[in-house]
Amino acid sequence: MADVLHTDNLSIGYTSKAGKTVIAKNLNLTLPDGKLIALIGANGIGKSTLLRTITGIQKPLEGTVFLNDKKITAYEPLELAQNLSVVLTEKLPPSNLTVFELVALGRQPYTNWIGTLTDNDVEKVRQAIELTHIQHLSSKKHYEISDGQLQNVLVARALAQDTPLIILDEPTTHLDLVHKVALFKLLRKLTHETGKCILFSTHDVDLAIQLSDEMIVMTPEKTVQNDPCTLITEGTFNTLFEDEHIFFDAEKGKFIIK
Ligand SMILES: Nc1ncnc2c1ncn2[C@@H]1O[C@H](COP(=O)(O)OP(=O)(O)OP(=O)(O)O)[C@@H](O)[C@H]1O
Repeated sequence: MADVLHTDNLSIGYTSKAGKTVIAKNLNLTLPDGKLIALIGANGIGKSTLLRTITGIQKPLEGTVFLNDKKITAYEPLELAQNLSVVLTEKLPPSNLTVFELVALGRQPYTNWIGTLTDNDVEKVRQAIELTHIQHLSSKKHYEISDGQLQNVLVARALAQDTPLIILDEPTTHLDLVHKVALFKLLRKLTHETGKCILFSTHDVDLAIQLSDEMIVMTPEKTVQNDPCTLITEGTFNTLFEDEHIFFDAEKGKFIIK
């Protein structure tokens, strides 16, 4: 199995007049085809910073990100959009778009300059809408739907973009438990059936342990990547939160309140 993305000694963080702030360093991560990978860590640990850096939106402090063995900085915007779809947590710019039109924006890397959709494009948009169960919202304006519904719409847009790698920053934040599980299962099904790799950040650690193939765990000391069972055996989740009120029960595979 090939890796759609890997990092080589990546350091992430911020540069200001006061100097460099390193958020995490020496990251050698691999995102294999066909896997659902959860990125977890406490608030402020650096998950969004990592996602912005590996998608080429933010410059690394050091090291390199390779997408299909080519430096991500060497991609032209159109070629990048055909290989990588990204849903970050930023608000949408004001517009009058319907849900269908918003999902159809995912086809932009493939359409001509006036954005005419071919039958194939319309079919991809329709499939993405059906997979995410948002058919009933299709003709609503995007500002007429709830935050949770919008999250599914943005996932649909990423699916319509039909790229080998999809990166989602906290796609389940506004979803209730039923919709969280449904989205996790959909993402897992997609990775296994289509060979795409999906990396997503989440605070739903228990669900991620149950439903992801691999996890990237960020702690103040280090960032590790492995399958959930190995991470449990290695005691990685005990180091996730420095808090006397909760502990990780390795047998149950979840956090318990003391
Ligand atoms: N533009 C910025 N300039 C400087 N520091 C920043 C900037 N954006 C974020 N940070 C800092 O980088 C660190 C990591 O932030 P980041 O948003 O990546 O964390 P996170 O793990 O995604 O957090 P959360 O789970 O709360 O969303 C934080 O200490 C934050 O204050």
